[in-house]
Amino acid sequence: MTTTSAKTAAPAVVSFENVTKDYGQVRAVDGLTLTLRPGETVALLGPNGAGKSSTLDLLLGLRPPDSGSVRLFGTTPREAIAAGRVGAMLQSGGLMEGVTVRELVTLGCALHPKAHPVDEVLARAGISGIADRKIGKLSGGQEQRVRFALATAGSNDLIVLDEPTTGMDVTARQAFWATMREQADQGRTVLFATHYLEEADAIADRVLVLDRGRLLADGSAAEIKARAGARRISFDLTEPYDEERLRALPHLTRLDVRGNTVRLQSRDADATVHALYGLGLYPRNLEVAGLGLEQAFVALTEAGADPGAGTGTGTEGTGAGGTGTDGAGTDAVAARTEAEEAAL
Ligand SMILES: Nc1ncnc2c1ncn2[C@@H]1O[C@H](COP(=O)(O)OP(=O)(O)OP(=O)(O)O)[C@@H](O)[C@H]1O
Repeated sequence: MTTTSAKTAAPAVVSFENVTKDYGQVRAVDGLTLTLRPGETVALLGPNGAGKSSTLDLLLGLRPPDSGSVRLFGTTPREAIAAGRVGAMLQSGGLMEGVTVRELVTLGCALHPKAHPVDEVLARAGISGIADRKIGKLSGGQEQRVRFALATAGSNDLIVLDEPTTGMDVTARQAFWATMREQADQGRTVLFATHYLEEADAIADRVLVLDRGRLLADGSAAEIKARAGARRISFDLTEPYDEERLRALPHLTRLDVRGNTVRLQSRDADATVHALYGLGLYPRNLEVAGLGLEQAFVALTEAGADPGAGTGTGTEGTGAGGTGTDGAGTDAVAARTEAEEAAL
């Protein structure tokens, strides 16, 4: 990976200028402005329907924007792809079922202006052992590996991946990301959409959070976590307590009580802990920690989804397009879903 200053000085690999895309009444991409630079590994996050796939479709020229401009390497997506500068691995689009893995990868290499040797491509994707198998007989994870092979059939300056590791086992995932790291280390830009936040945290040096077609946050994983503003507090209570009084603790954004164990999120952990002692309680095994990327993501997208609801996850500060809210947050505590509980 290149240094931040080198990236800033380098010409844009991807440039979106105020791009909008509508599907009938649905605005899938809403005034998106974005620049990606050489050597960046960028994760594109967002809840279902946030506009991630639409953004990648626009980037690859698969659909035209309704307004704004999309440029790759200073040219149109079509020209950049024809010049062999872009490799892509998308969710959609079936593979030819009647041919073997080797035949399909050979075709992919033949079509690439700067192709790698077929055996090298097969080996990198971990599919040499199934090279003679028909595509129609592959498992879902094996098909993903073939898509990966096709995306890396030649030397590309930009690699675009839409949920690339879905269906891959642990070994395949690790091998996949090791290869992507190598690609980024060689100065290539890697852009991937994912729902696996741990992958974004571990792999990406830049994280983009999309919500309803807009850029909600743009920064390193550490910046995104800090931007969500809250901290996690957990402790055990051995004496009887009143859950309603816990719910009324100041600066609370989430509360999860399971037996004696209490987990909460607070915008001011010091004040919350102080008030906890003020209730005459003696928390045991008290731990205070920053949010993980997953919790930060939930907090940010919740705030973006309902700016009036006041989840209390202030988002003022870094990044673009913040929709910070600063409400009391107790309604949001009561209204949280099971999935969000899991993120606590
Ligand atoms: N071809 C289409 N026709 C009509 N609406 C569409 C079309 N493609 C996407 N949409 C809508 O545009 C919005 C954005 O969809 P998109 O697939 O880009 O989201 P996403 O972030 O990739 O979602 P997911 O995480 O579920 O894959 C959604 O509301 C979706 O229903």
